[in-house]
Amino acid sequence: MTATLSQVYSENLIHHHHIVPLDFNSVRTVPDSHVWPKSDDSSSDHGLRIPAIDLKDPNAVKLAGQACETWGAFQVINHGIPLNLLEEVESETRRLFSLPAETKKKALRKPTGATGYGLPRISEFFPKYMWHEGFTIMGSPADHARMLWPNDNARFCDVMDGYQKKMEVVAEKLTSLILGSLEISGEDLNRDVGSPFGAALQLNSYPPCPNPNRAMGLAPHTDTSLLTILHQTAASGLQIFKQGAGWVSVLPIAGALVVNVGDLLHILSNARFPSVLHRAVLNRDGCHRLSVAYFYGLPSDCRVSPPLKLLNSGEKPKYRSVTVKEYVGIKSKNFQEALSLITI
Ligand SMILES: O=C(O)CCC(=O)C(=O)O
Ligand SMILES: [Fe+2]
Repeated sequence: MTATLSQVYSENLIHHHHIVPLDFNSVRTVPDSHVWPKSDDSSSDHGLRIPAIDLKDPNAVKLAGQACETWGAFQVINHGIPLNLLEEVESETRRLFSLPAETKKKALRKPTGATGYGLPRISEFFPKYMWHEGFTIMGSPADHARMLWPNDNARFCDVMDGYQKKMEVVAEKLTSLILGSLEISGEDLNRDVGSPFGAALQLNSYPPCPNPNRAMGLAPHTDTSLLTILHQTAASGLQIFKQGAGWVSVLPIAGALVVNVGDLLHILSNARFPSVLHRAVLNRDGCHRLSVAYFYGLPSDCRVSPPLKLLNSGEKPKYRSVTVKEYVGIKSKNFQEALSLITI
């Protein structure tokens, strides 16, 4: 039987001190453990913006392909997720992170676990801690939600379940759109019908910081997904790295979702679509910034390699083929070296 994504992540143990977030409400200054060297590239913004694509645009396939190729990311409007659902997700996320630190810790991710409350998984690869707390959901959030709200968790669970169902539909639509631009289809991926497709919902919280210039929200990384679909609140913070331009801010557009290429699509597209390096800097206006990332992947036993149709022209594969499970294991141990470790 195919392992679930949650089982795959459970095999990669994380040390306790890389799981428990700071009690952000209790500190008045940024502790040394959370001070990051000031990077000179943090304000390099050239007014560049990633494209915004209307899913109803007849040219959406071409535009999505171009955006993936040049940016590895785009914003999408007319995606079919109702605005009130995005608002509900946001307000339930805010309700969760507004709980006292002691309550949130009741739903702490286990060292062998993949879901629940805690620091970002990438924390162990950096010498300093991030100004971040997260809550990871794979499937039903009910077990952890009960620990947070013993009698009052139905609304949270309903909203998160409903959102995941709707996001799966949007993710499928976007995947076929993007693959369509390469003239391949979902059937060209080696996924077995019926096996779990490997998705996760990550709620991110960046509490107000006494010195946002010295702390880091979420350090630069690429996502292990095929695609990530992000809902960010009105407060800005997300930046993507563009070769030749540096860090480019992704300014929130009300109701739009941010789509970014993950490592699996990078491999599948034979590096035509770059898995985009991104980070979250802290909001300078003292806002409590939230974001909700839906990571859309492939079943854990699925073999990932560029489909033959893509290599017809004689192009050589750049990566050896790996199963999703194998790649998640390589990424968990080697972080940003993972792609170079499977390069042919
Ligand atoms: O909060 C953001 O804008 C980025 C979140 C992100 O990159 C992630 O959850 O992987
Ligand atoms: Fe990310």
